[in-house]
Amino acid sequence: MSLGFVLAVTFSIFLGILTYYLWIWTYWMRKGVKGPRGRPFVGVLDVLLEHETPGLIKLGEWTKKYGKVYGYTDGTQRTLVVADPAMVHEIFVKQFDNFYGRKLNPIQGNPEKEQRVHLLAAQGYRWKRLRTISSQSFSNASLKKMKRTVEDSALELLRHIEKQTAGGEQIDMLRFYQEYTMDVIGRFAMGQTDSMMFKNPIVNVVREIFCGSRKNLMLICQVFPPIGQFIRDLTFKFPRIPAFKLYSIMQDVVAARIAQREREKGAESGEPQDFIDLFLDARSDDVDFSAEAREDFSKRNLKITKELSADEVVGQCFLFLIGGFDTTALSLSYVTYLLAVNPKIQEKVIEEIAREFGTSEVEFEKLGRLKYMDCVIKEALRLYPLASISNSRKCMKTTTVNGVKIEAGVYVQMDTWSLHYDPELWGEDVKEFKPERWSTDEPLEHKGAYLPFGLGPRQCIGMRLAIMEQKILLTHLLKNYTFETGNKTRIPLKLVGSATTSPEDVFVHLRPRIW
Ligand code: HEM
Repeated sequence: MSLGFVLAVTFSIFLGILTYYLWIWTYWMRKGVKGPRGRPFVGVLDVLLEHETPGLIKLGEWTKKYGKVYGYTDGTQRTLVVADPAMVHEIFVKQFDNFYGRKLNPIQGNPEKEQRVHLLAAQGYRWKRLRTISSQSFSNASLKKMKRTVEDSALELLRHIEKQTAGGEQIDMLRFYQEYTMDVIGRFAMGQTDSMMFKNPIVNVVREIFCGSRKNLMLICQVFPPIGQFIRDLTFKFPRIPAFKLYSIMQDVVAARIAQREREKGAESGEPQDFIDLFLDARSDDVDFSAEAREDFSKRNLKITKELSADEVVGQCFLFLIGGFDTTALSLSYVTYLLAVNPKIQEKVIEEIAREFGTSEVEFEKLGRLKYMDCVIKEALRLYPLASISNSRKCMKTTTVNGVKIEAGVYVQMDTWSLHYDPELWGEDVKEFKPERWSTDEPLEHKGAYLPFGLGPRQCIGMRLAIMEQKILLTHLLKNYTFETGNKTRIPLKLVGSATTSPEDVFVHLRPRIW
């Protein structure tokens, strides 16, 4: 082989790669769609991954500049940003059949091929099977059973708070809430039998997943997807990255439970004790998912099996642990901050708790009566839609949405922060914390305007558990304490994060109350 030939081949490959990246980068320019361009190869990805200035808030600045629909490229992905509620509703609900995939980073694996895929990443019929099986975990009957464990963790947290605040110190409630949500989800998804609050080493592993900046890793994986896949395969073998470390811990936990169930085979099988049991009950060694991810939803009569592969059992437990830890702790932190800086609203919540529960037990059936607390949680999530990164879809079939043509393969990212802060949708007092705006029973005028838990068939599956956890803990906390700002409380909060949007800390005083 001559040197000339080798050079010609090398040059052709280089030219091919360059053309591909330029084709991606110029995609929206060629379509005549406005938007920030960034730089070739990366597009605006580096800006979006900035931990110190959350990318999802950055979208709002671009929405102001380019309008409610615009496009950008991030690595090899072409993304259309939407802040128009009618279009959001069309994509999430009416045209779900054309938008049933989600936007993923290549390090999360290829949802069409990956064996370890979980509900958040899955698409097509595979998603439908995983969703059908997982939904049982959050039925009314399951939540009612979970309530006792949730309350046990809430009371344990109160004991820790009592000790830590005895000297009148301000405490960072975000850290305390993370211990609480980890304790709850650890008991449902990790086989933990008792409270491990403030002594669970896994909290730090999970914290690292959310709190650390993963900018460089994500940048490399999204700009060069084959490298993302390579790192994924490698780290499953040598788990160094926190998410993979946790996955490997979860594998051991599930393997231990399988062994325990084998040992106890023959004994009367009781009801599932937690998510692991529930998923293992659906386990089957011959689940064939090879074509499932690519199936669209037009074949309505396709039968859905209710079986999971062993990898999928681990994947679901892992996802529930991740999903259940950070989001709920953040939501509690934002509520706490907003109540501390709005004492009159806090007083109303306390009055409602006194009226509904007094000194009596916090019963599951009565949680629904805490209507004002519901409004407070909803309004906090309007002002701080902490998980808006998940409000994305992949266009699976070229279609037109409200006059905008969207081609198969394009991703759609909803600009949740702009929707939640749009004065045309919420009124001129949009920046105010006003729980009363939720006190009407009327449905929202603009159906796609409010997305703290997403919308449509892929809406957050853990929403009811998240709300129950918050209501139980807030009830116990506000029966005993009042949240007050102190010299360490940051007003306004400093927000960070590239996955979820988090306050850096939420220091408050907890003043003991005499009931
Ligand atoms: C305040 C707490 C929470 C917030 C704000 C939140 C937010 C969200 C959002 C915005 C989505 C995307 C929905 C969509 O694409 O339409 C989502 C999906 C999801 N969430 Fe949550 N979440 C919370 C708590 C939880 C909990 C406690 C769990 C589980 C224990 C959980 C598990 C999931 C799962 C599995 C999905 C993917 C659903 C699917 O694709 O079918 N989340 N969540």
